[in-house]
Parts: sequence; structure tokens; C-alpha cells
Amino acid sequence: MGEVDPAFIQDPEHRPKLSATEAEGIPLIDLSPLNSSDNISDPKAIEGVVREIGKACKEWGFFQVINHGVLLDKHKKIEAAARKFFAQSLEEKRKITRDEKSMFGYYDTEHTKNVRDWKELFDFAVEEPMLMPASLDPEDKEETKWTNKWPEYPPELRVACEEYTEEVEKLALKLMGLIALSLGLPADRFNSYFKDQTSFIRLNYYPPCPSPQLALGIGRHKDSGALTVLAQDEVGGLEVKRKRDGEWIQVKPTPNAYIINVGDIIQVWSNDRYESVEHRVLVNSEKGRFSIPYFFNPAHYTLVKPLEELTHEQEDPAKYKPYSWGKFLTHRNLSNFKKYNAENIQLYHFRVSE
Ligand SMILES: O=C(O)CCC(=O)C(=O)O
Ligand SMILES: [Fe+2]
Repeated sequence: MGEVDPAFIQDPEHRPKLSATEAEGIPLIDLSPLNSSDNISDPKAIEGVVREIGKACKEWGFFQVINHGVLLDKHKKIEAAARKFFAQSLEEKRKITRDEKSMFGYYDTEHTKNVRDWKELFDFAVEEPMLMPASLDPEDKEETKWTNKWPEYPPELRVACEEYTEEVEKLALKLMGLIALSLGLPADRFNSYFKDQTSFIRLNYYPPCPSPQLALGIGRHKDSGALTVLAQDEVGGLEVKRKRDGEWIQVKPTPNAYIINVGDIIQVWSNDRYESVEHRVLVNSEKGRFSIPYFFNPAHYTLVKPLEELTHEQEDPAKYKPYSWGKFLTHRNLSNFKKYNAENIQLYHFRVSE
């Protein structure tokens, strides 16, 4: 990617401010109280953490965690392998380009809201093969299997990815437990949705960009799954839209921390108690940036709707109509290939009008 092709240029109102204002960052939460027993069965010991998580989910939809239990060595290995993979020629990387049959593999022409993102990515399923609906037809119950595409080089990438997955999955489940508790639900309330999970991990590479004032690494968007557990390197560039005033706030890199954000599914389950918040990534002209989000997603047959415990027919009616997670994800995947001129499928399409 040399010159900036017009496909990458953001409309003026969405271009980044490069002199970002210094501001209070997203909350930083220390998970060490969870480590002593390594489970969340002792409500007293983790009361404080649960309260902090609830507050962060409400006020920001985003937070960082430290002392999270993910082994640093596993993180270093996947990052090193990702750097080797992306350093190859485009021709080499495109040998494992994703296709219509499965969204996994390499991709360098992702668009967010019809503007091309200044990035390359490699996606893989956490549980393989991943069970998905065979078609978009709501009546069609047939399933298909989405499989991973591993590159020949570097040979250690696959094992590094598999070992990292195991680590981050434990963290994601712990966080879902804490979020459940913060909503007044049993810690295991969400567990059953993640049997046959459709979670995937993305290796992102944002190359240096000659016009960082015009393009974005990824345009403003919300994550559509349940929860995202993101590792960013030391370069920085992630910005979160502050709920209070709509300002874009930088998430400064914190060594060995993970960034956690609530996705659309938690927004629906919680009937808007917690909201999925917009975020985007700035690029810069000097350094390439790497990041690794883990998108924690339920089984494809999950019918996503507000939880009964958190709705009340009169006082707090459900704000969303139920939708099939698998059909939603399939729709998103197909729209990447058949250049629909229409807007992509979005959560608000399922909102009950007030
Ligand atoms: O690279 C990042 O920091 C964030 C990436 C992101 O938001 C996404 O892939 O959904
Ligand atoms: Fe995101």
C-alpha cells in the first residue's frame, strides 16, 4: 500500500484529530483477587472487582484488565508469529485469502461503512470446524462447517494460535462470569451459550500510512459478538467514543494489559443496561501496528434476545426482537463478497420501536 487510494479516504466528519486531547482513559481493573482461588465461587473476595466491572460496563462499555492470568509467553509467541506472517509478500499471503465458504484466512480489503480500512488481517476459528447455518433462509436448519486456512509460513503460527486461544478463552469465560454477577445473575448464567461457540481470533496488521489524517486502520464500528478481549502492541491508535460526551478517547498501551469491550450481544442480553460502544483505529506514517482481538461469540443457533430476568412486561419491556446469531454472522460474511449496495446488517434493525 503506497499512495492513498480514494477508497481509503474518510468523509471529513469522520477523519481523526491527530492532536488528540489528553484525557482520562478507560478504567483499569486489577483481576488479582480472582487468582488466589482461580474461580469466582467466593463472592466476598471478588465483590470489589464485580462492582468495578459493572461500573465500567455502564459508563464506558470498555475497560482494561491487568493480572488477568494469561501467560505472557503465549502472547509473545503468537505476536512474533503474526509479525513473521505479515512480513511476507502479498502474493504469499493471498494464497490463503478467505472465501465465500468460510470467513477464515487472510484478507486485505476489509471495508467498514463502505470505506476501506488501512489494514491486513488473518482470522481463525477457535473451535474447528465451526458450525454455521448453511444459508440465510430463516427456515433452513441445515448446517455447514467453516474451516481454518493455515499458512505454510511461519510453521509455528498454528500452534502459537492454538495455545494462545486456550489462555484467552479462560479469561473470556471469567469475564462473562463477572459480568453476569454485576447484573445480579448467577456467575454461570451465560456459560451454556458458549458450547459450540463461534468465537474467532483476528491477527491485525496496520501498515504505516502516508496519510494518517485521511484514512483509518478501522473505521468507527461496534463489535457485534458478546465480548471482545483485545491485545494491542506498544504503538497505540485505538480510540473509544466516550459515552458521556461523544469525544474520541485514546486507549494508551498498557504493558501486559488486555482491553475488554462489551459487544452487541451483551447489550441485547442486558436489555441496554450495558451498551456496545463505537471505537476505531488511527494509523500513523512511521510505524506499523499489530493487534489481536478475540471475539467471544455464542453458538450459531443462539436466539439473541433480552434475558427474562432483566426484563419486565410493563416496567422494563424487551427492547429487541429475537434474532439468530448464526444468520446474522452469515449475512455479514456474505456481504463482504457480494458488494451489496445497501447498508450492512446492524443491531438496530432488531430494535423494538418505542
Ligand atoms: O486494533 C484494534 O485495536 C481494534 C480492532 C477492532 O476494533 C476490531 O478488529 O474490531
Ligand atoms: Fe472492534
